[in-house]
Amino acid sequence: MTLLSVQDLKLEYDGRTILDGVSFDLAQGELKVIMGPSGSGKSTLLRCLNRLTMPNGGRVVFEGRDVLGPDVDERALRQRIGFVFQNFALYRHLTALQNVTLALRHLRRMPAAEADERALRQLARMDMQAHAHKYPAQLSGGQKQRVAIARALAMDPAVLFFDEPTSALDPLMSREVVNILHQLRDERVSMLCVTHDLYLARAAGGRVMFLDQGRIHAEGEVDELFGPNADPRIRAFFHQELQQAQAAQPISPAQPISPAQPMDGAQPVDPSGPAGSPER
Ligand SMILES: Nc1ncnc2c1ncn2[C@@H]1O[C@H](COP(=O)(O)OP(=O)(O)OP(=O)(O)O)[C@@H](O)[C@H]1O
Repeated sequence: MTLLSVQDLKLEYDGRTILDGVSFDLAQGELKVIMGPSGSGKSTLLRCLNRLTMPNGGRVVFEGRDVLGPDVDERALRQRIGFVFQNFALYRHLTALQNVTLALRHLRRMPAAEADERALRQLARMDMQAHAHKYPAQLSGGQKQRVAIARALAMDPAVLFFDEPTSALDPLMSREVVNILHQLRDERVSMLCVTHDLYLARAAGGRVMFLDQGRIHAEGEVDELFGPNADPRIRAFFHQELQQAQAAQPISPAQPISPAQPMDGAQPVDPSGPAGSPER
């Protein structure tokens, strides 16, 4: 069943085309990954889907309702769409538990005991129950991102949007987040994930839409898109990202950050790959 349908979305800023007729569907329980060069419009696309930015044209239908119409309850819409940001957006003077309960108490007007119970359940789902009473400064980057995901899930959204969830993390911390995405995918949580991270795209296992100059240039499985027959734009993106990932220090030779079918000049890949063996 289609959860989100995006049709011919267009956006211009100052006469410059940012989104140029983007169309795609997200089915219930599906994970789609959006990749593409810097400035290609990935984050803007996400923002248009929950009205943080209003596009100039096109249609967005979410749970059967027109998101861009005049009578939309934006607060209700944003409760149905959980957003996870690259920099976690946690309140540093609140504990992990309090960060998760805050929105439940204020937006949902949930009684404290019920909010605590629900928040602890989501922290446990993220394997963070032992850290519930720690402040963000006492947590690693990967743990902070898991708290942010628990907070989004606690609102019981219909879909989770991730905007570069691993880009503020080192490779080891990124892996924790990738494993969570993998877990959520197995639980059939609907997700849309913007990322530059090839490892995440492959390990999370969703279909990838490759955005270029505001258009969906190609769509497919990671290995198909970034395989030996990739077109020059995707090839250029792949090589640039691979170089950056390698410069950022790969984790171990047994778990490289690259898709399964290397292009010319790319590093060979462990065929057992992280997608088949998520760490928990
Ligand atoms: N509020 C704005 N006003 C003017 N231009 C904007 C605004 N927001 C984004 N843009 C432009 O829109 C284009 C797409 O930006 P966007 O952040 O969506 O790209 P991106 O693909 O997410 O890039 P990155 O991977 O670097 O995060 C960029 O050229 C950016 O400068």
